Amino acid sequence: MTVLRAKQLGLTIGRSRILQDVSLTVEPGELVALLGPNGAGKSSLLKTLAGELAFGQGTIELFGRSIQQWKGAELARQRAVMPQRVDVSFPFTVREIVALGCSGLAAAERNELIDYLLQRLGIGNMAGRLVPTLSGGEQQRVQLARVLAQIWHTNGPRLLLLDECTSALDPAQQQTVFSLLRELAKDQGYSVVAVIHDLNVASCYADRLVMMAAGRIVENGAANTILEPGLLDKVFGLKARVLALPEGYPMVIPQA
Ligand SMILES: Nc1ncnc2c1ncn2[C@@H]1O[C@H](COP(=O)(O)OP(=O)(O)OP(=O)(O)O)[C@@H](O)[C@H]1O
Repeated sequence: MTVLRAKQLGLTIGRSRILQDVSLTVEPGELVALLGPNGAGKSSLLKTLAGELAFGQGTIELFGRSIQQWKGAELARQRAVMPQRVDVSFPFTVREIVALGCSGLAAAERNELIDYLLQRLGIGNMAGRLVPTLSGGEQQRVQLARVLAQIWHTNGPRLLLLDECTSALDPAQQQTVFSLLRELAKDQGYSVVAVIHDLNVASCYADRLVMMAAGRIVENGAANTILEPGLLDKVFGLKARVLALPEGYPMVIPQA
């Protein structure tokens, strides 16, 4: 079953046309990277797919059913969303924040899941820490743990919508997170749509790259076809070389 099917989406806020004629499908087990310059519409598309922005044109189907037919609590068991920024200013502990994603679990199961996710995300020793005292990269991983916990015990198809979920992470922690996301996609059939700015992270981990510019999808395909000097210049104004690596994916090298 196709997990996500958006057709000809249009979104206007005030007088601004934010999205135009955006169509996107995502299958089970696919990790899709949403790329594009600042202001291209990536977050707006993610929020629209998450049901947070009311679109004016088009249709969205999630797990074979129109988005309007889903009840919030029911959808939350299959689809979890990580926004670009989450600020925790109250003195909650890491465990308390991740527990927000664990509704329906008994205390023992909840604590076991929280400990497991924190350990997988490299913050296993921080469960008792107050979130506002953590570094930006640590806080980002706490939010990711909360989002993963939300759909962890669901059977059947699951969808993660992640907006720059590793933007504050060092390269090794990015690797930890995207290796986990890949594992969830390959082994558990998760579908992942992730806004990613780092072209090489997208190239390394995503099955498919969707390039946006000015509210539209301009290219959609494998990294080998999308990460191409002419397109990078046209879309980003980025002067870069692109090397085909023996690993099977390309690497973008910006020119000094
Ligand atoms: N509520 C709003 N009212 C008016 N314009 C908006 C609103 N929300 C977003 N926009 C505009 O829509 C465009 C797309 O914004 P969006 O946040 O989706 O871009 P993005 O591709 O995620 O950018 P970035 O890479 O900087 O995060 C931008 O020009 C932004 O200023």
